[in-house]
Amino acid sequence: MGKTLYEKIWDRHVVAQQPEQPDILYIDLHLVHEVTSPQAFDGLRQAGRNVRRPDRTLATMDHSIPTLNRDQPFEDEVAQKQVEALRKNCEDFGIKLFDLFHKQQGIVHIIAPELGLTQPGQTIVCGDSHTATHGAFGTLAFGIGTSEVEHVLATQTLKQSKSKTMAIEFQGQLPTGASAKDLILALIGRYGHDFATGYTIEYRGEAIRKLSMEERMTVCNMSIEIGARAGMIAPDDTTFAYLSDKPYAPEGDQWEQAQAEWENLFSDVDAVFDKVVEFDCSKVEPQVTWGTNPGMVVSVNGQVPPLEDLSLEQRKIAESALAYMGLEPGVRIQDIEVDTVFIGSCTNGRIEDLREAAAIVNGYSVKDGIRALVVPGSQAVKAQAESENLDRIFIDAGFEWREAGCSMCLGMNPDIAKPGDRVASTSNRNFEGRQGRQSRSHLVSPAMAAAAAITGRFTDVRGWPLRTGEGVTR
Ligand SMILES: CC(C)[C@H](C(=O)O)[C@@H](O)C(=O)O
Ligand code: SF4
Repeated sequence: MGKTLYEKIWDRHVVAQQPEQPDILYIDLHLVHEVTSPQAFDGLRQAGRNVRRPDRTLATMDHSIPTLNRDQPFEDEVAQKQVEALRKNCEDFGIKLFDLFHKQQGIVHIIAPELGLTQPGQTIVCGDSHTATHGAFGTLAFGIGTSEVEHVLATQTLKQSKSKTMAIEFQGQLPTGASAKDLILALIGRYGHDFATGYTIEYRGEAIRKLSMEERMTVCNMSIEIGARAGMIAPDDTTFAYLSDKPYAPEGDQWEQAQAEWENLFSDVDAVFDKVVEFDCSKVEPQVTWGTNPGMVVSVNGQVPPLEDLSLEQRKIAESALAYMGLEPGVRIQDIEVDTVFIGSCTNGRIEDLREAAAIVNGYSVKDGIRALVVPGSQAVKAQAESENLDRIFIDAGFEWREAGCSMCLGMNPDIAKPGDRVASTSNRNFEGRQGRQSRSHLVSPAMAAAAAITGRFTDVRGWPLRTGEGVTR
């Protein structure tokens, strides 16, 4: 019987196997950030151990850091302590750190791919649930807890039991005007926010093959929002082209050899998945979430679901979500007004996302009274955007242009939405309190967030009158 991509990568990384026990997997790359690592390093110190492979460990600061005035002490003492601890830990244990002012600093899931550290066939872990982002490269990448972070630091291995496998076959083509974010939100909306619990997903099909690496990362990023352990896409020419000029990608003969190996990373035709799901993407429209999990989502031309269509149990959940969101059943999505717009995060903080948003914003102004932030996912994305003058487009329109970090994706740094604020956000979680206590999050694509900043409400970006080149000071 053939093997799935997941099984191929798994089998190549098993270093020890015993009946009835989890396997021990070798980890190729361990990514570290300031929030989930301090206790792990403390544990190492207490045990008198070293980091086994500092050269396969990389740290960055992203979650708790401010995106403004970074040369000043942080207002938040906990955040200050976290970054100081990471600095000391990286120094003591010999780990490369992209510190606050480093030109490669950024969100952990943005920097490893853009540096070419994320490569097909690897195992990648990080104390962070959105690690599946790296699966876009045909990589087995997943989040781990802090005690596992300590284990990987000490041994470069991890105890793991195999998950079940699910193939999601996207059928048809993604229509013009619908983005990768809309695709994944529509999928979650169709099947629910926990339908892949216990599975590793392989995303397949024509629509996936046509996506750029940035778009594939957006899809894989949200795997955890369907409950999946990991999500992956078999590498192809798009993957190889993306990697070919990246600083840490292999070169010359080593590249040839690596690519030859990567070309075998696909699920064999006779491989068997535990579950196969088919999803027709030919009718996907721009999506907007209305509730408090990413599965509570409809088309921008839709409405908040009328409750009578729901089962009793679903109705209770929807009622509580709507009470939190300050919305009534049946309200048209395009009638919902926002007061805050956040463009950024590891879901949509890459250069293509900023280009997509800037194309909408170009020549327009942010509606009066709206607070709008663009936060590049990394300093490299920021520099690239600035070289293309995208920053000017945003700033001229009235957006704030910030330093790289997680920012308003989660209320763990100064970029917090206030109680009652309604945010159009390109991030991946709309849980209660996610962007600040009592704040209300609506997940959308970068283009949809940009349009909402200008009109003040959710607006269908298909048919948006682009003003490229007009009214822009450069
Ligand atoms: C802070 C961190 C542990 C957390 C995660 O694991 O995902 C964060 O990145 C998030 O997106 O909620
Ligand atoms: S950008 Fe958001 S989802 Fe991504 S790692 Fe940071 S907090 Fe988590």
